[in-house]
Amino acid sequence: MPGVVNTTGKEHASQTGATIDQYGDSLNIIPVGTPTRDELELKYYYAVQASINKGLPFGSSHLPIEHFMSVVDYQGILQGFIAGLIKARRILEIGTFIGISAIFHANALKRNGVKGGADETGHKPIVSFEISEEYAAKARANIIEAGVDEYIDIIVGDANKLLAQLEGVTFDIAFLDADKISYKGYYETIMDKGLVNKDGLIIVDNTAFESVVAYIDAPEWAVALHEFNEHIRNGPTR
Ligand SMILES: C[S@@+](CC[C@H](N)C(=O)[O-])C[C@H]1O[C@@H](n2cnc3c(N)ncnc32)[C@H](O)[C@@H]1O
Repeated sequence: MPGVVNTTGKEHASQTGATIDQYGDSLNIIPVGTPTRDELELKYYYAVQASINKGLPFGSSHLPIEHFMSVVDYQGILQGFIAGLIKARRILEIGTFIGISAIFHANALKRNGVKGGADETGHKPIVSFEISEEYAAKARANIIEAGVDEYIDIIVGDANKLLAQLEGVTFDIAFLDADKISYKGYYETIMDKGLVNKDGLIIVDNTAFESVVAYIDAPEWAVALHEFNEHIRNGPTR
């Protein structure tokens, strides 16, 4: 068996090659053999639909067009899984959109035993910045429908300013998923202010952006992404 990742200590294999299953409230990802793409997609889809995000009204790999910017299922599952591995208790998100990644994260925090509601820092376990009031309103509705509104603070405004104002709270994960041109600034502010705890993670979406970053005539935002990648590659570790 090539690899087993099993958060409950139980093992479960299937003839078909891959299984994602739910024991109690924890996620198991058990790759066995080489599954076909269709098998994997179906299993991921049903795993998400049936168990991981009980309140989520849709599977994001089958999203209607208005959900085009959301994480897809496997990314949400992976990020939730990572949040479980590092036992994350607080997550900062830059770019809420309609709340899908935040819902994945909230369910991961729940599985980690994190309680909902604001604590002494005045924040709920997930702080998520969104510049569009319209998207934020849709996110709030989705988050309520998913039953995780006690876990997510959505703050409307420009994340460049909001991040600079954020005080008195630190996070185990920062997920950067907003305007690509600001990634370097977000990263630097997070590091300068010590917003992510030692041994925490900064997860950055779209850093290759379907290879657009490598185009000779790349648009300004893709050039900024490339520069961000170089900055991380060359930058001193802190
Ligand atoms: C890719 S979407 C986020 C998707 C979301 N993380 C998910 O996976 O479900 C990017 C979001 O960032 C927001 N955004 C763009 N620039 C921003 C800024 N300067 N401050 C805050 N949010 C911003 C956009 O309005 C958009 O909703």
